[in-house]
Amino acid sequence: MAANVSDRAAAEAAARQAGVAVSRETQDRLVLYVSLLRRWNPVKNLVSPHTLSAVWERHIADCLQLAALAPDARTWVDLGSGGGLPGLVIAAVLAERAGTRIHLVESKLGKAAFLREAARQMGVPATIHAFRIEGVLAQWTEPVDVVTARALAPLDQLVRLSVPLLKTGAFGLFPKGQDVGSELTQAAKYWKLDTVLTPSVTEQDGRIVTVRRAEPVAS
Ligand SMILES: C[S@@+](CC[C@H](N)C(=O)[O-])C[C@H]1O[C@@H](n2cnc3c(N)ncnc32)[C@H](O)[C@@H]1O
Repeated sequence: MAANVSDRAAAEAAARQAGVAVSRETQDRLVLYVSLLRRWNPVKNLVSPHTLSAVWERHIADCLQLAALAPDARTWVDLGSGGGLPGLVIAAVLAERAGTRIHLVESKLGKAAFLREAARQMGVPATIHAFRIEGVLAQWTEPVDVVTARALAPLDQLVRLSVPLLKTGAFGLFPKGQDVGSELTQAAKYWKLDTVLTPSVTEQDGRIVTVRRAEPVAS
């Protein structure tokens, strides 16, 4: 699919804002993803409809910044992918990074069907798991470099969900809004965390929380 000039310019601007260099093919994949999101949102309720008018900044740049933070990661897992944020946006970037793959975990069957069809049309290295996160990760065996989750749960719960991957060497990339301070305080009641905070490129008070290590606080 060849995108029109203004769509491609929007994709290019989003990538620049996120600090990630992407090819023309990746821009086209992102344009296709946005058109599928727009087409299916009224039926599948993938994102809040009022966010679609600012989709390139609010969703695409916001998710691309995660790909910029882990340029060498090969295997990714995105928890609670919903309509593909950040999973399919990262997958579009991974399509130009050899030997990479992202696994999207989404238990709602309608959304998972959208993810599967969008990934197929985009031609990206994504595998969709239409099951609950807890069950998928309890049986996980493959080495994972990065686990992501956006708008899924507060940080303490994200750590609890992703700890099977964190304890085998993955790091977490969790975008958070202005409540990041209180979420870190709450998480510290349950977890000894090794974290790095990176300012969000799309949200003034937002931070990307990188979790490098998580151990339960001894009770
Ligand atoms: C608020 S939405 C966020 C979706 C997307 N990450 C985003 O940023 O737009 C959370 C998604 O996680 C899914 N979800 C919640 N708990 C889950 C679980 N335990 N296992 C699998 N999916 C789950 C929901 O079905 C929903 O689509």
